[in-house]
Amino acid sequence: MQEGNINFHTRKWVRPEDLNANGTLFGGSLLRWIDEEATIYAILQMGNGRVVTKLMSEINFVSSAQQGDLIEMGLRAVKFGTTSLTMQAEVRNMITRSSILTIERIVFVNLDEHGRPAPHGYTDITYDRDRLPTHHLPSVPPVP
Ligand SMILES: CCCCCCCCCCCCCCCC(=O)SCCNC(=O)CCNC(=O)[C@H](O)C(C)(C)COP(=O)(O)OP(=O)(O)OC[C@H]1O[C@@H](n2cnc3c(N)ncnc32)[C@H](O)[C@@H]1OP(=O)(O)O
Repeated sequence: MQEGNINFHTRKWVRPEDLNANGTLFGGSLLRWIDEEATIYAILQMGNGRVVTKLMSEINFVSSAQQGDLIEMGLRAVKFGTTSLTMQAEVRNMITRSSILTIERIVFVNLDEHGRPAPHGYTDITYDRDRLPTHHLPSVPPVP
């Protein structure tokens, strides 16, 4: 994974219900947390609540976490396309900073009110909340 200013925001405490049969952090829990975190990041960057996950590239489970560990999730936008945003993700141990998981590419697509890809109009990262949508969206009918 490319070195750089990845921002670690959300922290989690590994609870008993997050463990697998080996007593280590269940990968499914980790992916659910990352997907949610990445969705919020995509909304903040593309300024639209209507975004979908298009692709997750290879997921590297680098090391495991144990019950009681504190972990943190980091994301960084690496490419602004016309309708898409590509980001990298890393989860690491908050105390030791050792890597737990990396994902090279997560691609989100910005959608219009009909659920079709739409230009988001942005070319660079915002570190503020200036693109945050301010109202709830009506539900979108599925694209035929
Ligand atoms: C009070 C405040 C309220 C605020 C408000 C909050 C609202 C809070 C809402 C929460 C929101 C929850 C959201 C949860 C996130 C899910 O859970 S999403 C669920 C899982 N994902 C899906 O169901 C998506 C299913 N797929 C699709 O619908 C279609 O494939 C898509 C995404 C519409 C794209 O269709 P498509 O025909 O591939 O479109 P196409 O125009 O060819 O490509 C679009 C872009 O994707 C890129 N792309 C396409 N395929 C690939 C690929 N294989 N690899 C890389 N890039 C690709 C293209 O290059 C293009 O990018 P640009 O060059 O324009 O930048």
